[in-house]
Amino acid sequence: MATETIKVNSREFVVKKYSFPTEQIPRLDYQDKKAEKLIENGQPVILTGSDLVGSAHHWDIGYLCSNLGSGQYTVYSSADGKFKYYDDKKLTQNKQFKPPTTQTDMTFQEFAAKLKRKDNKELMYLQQPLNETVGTRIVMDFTNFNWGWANETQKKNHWGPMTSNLLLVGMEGVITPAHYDEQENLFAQIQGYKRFLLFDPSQFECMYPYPIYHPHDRQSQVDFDNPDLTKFPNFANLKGYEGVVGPRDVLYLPMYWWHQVESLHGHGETISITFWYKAAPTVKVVYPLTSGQKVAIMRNIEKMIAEALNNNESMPSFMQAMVQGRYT
Ligand SMILES: CC[C@@H](CC(=O)C(=O)O)C(=O)O
Ligand SMILES: [Zn+2]
Repeated sequence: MATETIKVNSREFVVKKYSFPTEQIPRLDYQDKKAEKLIENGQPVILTGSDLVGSAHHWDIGYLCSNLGSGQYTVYSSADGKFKYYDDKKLTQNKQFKPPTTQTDMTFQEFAAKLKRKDNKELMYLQQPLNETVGTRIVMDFTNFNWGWANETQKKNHWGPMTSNLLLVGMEGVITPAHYDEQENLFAQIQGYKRFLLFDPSQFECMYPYPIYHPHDRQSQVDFDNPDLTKFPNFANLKGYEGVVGPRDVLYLPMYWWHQVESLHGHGETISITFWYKAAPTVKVVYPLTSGQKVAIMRNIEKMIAEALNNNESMPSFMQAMVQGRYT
């Protein structure tokens, strides 16, 4: 895999080199009017100075070990370092599906002990919603997040309720392959550095997501390291954005925007917290539709057809019959 060295804020990072061009994600002070405008317009921006999780800036593996309590945490392991999400509620309809990662529940202390081992054959990624099992100091840190700003941003942009804060603790080199989420996201980086590759929802045609009934729904089928341009020809037209988030940075990651996330080498484990919010209600349809709205329409139609046919095997021929020679 080819690599390249990029420079971010006088720091150098060695990153994987891909076939598609990227532009830089804007990086602005959180109080800059331009930043507020970007969020209002559903455009990504890396925000500095918000201290959204300022009360957690001292979180490191040792502190979390001492203060996260003895609750069980979900830890994924992957031989190739890629952690493609899969919906285990869809496994029953897809008997032949082989999960690309293994999932183990363990205490944070067990996870920390594994991080220290030198004979790990697989990369590990802890991903766990913060819940009431955490210790009192974590609760205090959580309470002291900059909720004033978060709530003001939520309100100003008419987002729905916050649904979860996912704690992410990854080994250097872990990769979350390209996917999109159906929620607005304020992504707070606490330790380590993560490279985000972002793609506008209008790039849907280049990303070839799995069918909606597949466990990898919302994930791209394309292997960025070795794209099959026969099967996925439009991937050759992909254009993206990229940026590196470090400690104290917050990335506004708009709903329906594709993203791949790479924990960079040389700066230790990455610790992040997501702030996911339900979408703002569509009060009035305004034309032209946004590319995110078009993805939502496609998803709803695909869902309705899958439910009506009640037979996933017949979806490909049905969908092709609908468009082949008529819209192609
Ligand atoms: C869920 C893991 C991923 C983040 C992400 O996809 C999101 O916050 O939506 C990452 O940081 O590796
Ligand atoms: Zn995501």
